[in-house]
Amino acid sequence: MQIIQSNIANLPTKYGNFKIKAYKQNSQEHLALMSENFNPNETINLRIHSECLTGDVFGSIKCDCQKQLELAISYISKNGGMIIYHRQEGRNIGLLNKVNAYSLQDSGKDTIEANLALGFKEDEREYSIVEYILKDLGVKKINILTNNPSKIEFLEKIEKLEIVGRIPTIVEPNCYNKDYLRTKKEQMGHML
Ligand SMILES: Nc1nc2c(ncn2[C@@H]2O[C@H](COP(=O)(O)OP(=O)(O)OP(=O)(O)O)[C@@H](O)[C@H]2O)c(=O)[nH]1
Ligand SMILES: [Zn+2]
Repeated sequence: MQIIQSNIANLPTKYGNFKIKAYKQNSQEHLALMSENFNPNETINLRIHSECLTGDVFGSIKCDCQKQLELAISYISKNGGMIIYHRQEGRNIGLLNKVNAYSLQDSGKDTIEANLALGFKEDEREYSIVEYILKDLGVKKINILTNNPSKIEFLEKIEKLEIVGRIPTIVEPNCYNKDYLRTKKEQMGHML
């Protein structure tokens, strides 16, 4: 696996001061944001946030991504830890395909049916870069901020990494995302 790493830099944000490091794997560039007091010998509060440009940047309320990201950054700036911004947009089908999936959803398909209709699996993400980043930064114990059992399943497979606990990232549903959240809960096993 060919991975290029940046140096570590300071990143002051409206939530507090972070350290930032970038990792490039093939054409995908990922980020690790560490709280100021980040100490890999302690249990690290970890959010693996899957990129969602429409939610994270434009505030789309068709999904719960932006609220989850805000919740995670606030929690981690207060309690310490790190965010891995995992740039596998649209469950790794890419932005253009995600917009096509949204178009199919406008005609009645749910989030899974739309992916399948475009010739993808319901979830195309893979997490090898996450394992690489955790090892690079010396993380040994984590509290994971997620509702997604497949992220936990992946983390459980990493040697010498202990999952101490899970912190739910539950967001109040709205009329635009309630069906999406129901599909995630009932068909993708999310703990909502
Ligand atoms: N293909 C596709 N991707 C979507 C859709 N809605 C959101 N996404 C992407 O799904 C990813 C987020 O996945 P979610 O299922 O919301 O949550 P998760 O990351 O699996 O789990 P949590 O850790 O609990 O947030 C982001 O990459 C979004 O861009 C959709 O309808 N179709
Ligand atoms: Zn989203």
